[in-house]
Amino acid sequence: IPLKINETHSPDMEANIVVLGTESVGKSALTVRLLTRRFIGEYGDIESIYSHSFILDGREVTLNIWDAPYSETPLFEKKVRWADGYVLIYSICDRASFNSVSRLVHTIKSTKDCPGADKTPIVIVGNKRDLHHRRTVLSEEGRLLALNADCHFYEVSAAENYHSVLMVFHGLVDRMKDAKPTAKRPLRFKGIVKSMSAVFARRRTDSF
Ligand SMILES: Nc1nc2c(ncn2[C@@H]2O[C@H](COP(=O)(O)OP(=O)(O)OP(=O)(O)O)[C@@H](O)[C@H]2O)c(=O)[nH]1
Repeated sequence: IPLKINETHSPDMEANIVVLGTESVGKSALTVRLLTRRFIGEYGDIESIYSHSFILDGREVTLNIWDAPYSETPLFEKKVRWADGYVLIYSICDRASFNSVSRLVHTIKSTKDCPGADKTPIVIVGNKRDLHHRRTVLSEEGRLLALNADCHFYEVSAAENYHSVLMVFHGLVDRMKDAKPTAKRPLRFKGIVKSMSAVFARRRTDSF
């Protein structure tokens, strides 16, 4: 079932999250880990908005998560208008992906015609922590970038660990709760649930 419309139930909090980063840093792995607690290895070129609900501090939170390839095209501005929060992800083994996150922070904060974009909460994530023997970006560099940009910072392994991935999204929700309301009016995708079965069906097909 690719789409399910749920119009009867409203969560206590609903927010749009855009996951951004260069190719192969683990955007899909991180998103799928949050949604299914699983790591499936290969994800293909899926661009999707997934809806995920959980209870945090006694309140039901629904996140609409846009797993998006990197681009600075007009679609990028659409994402900025839609987003209530960002997960910017790089691989600790890929210096270029780290540099890209650094540029992204600046691009997001300076996007024109979008009031409040500079205040939208951002979490910076260094992924593939399990590949520490191939590390080219120090933890301190990630931490410093986040500190200078007033963002949260996490190092995770989507491959090895569910809990650290969960902390990324909990951290972002905390920041969004504290963020002052702005004039920004994001598009709503309220209640749309994209089934993960597409991801798993694809994998089964690939293995033949
Ligand atoms: N060792 C390790 N591999 C990972 C980790 N996260 C993702 N990968 C691998 O990195 C590759 C890319 O992961 P994806 O999740 O497809 O990356 P992506 O950023 O969505 O890639 P694009 O959609 O091509 O932009 C895959 O082979 C994953 O199995 C991790 O934490 N550790």
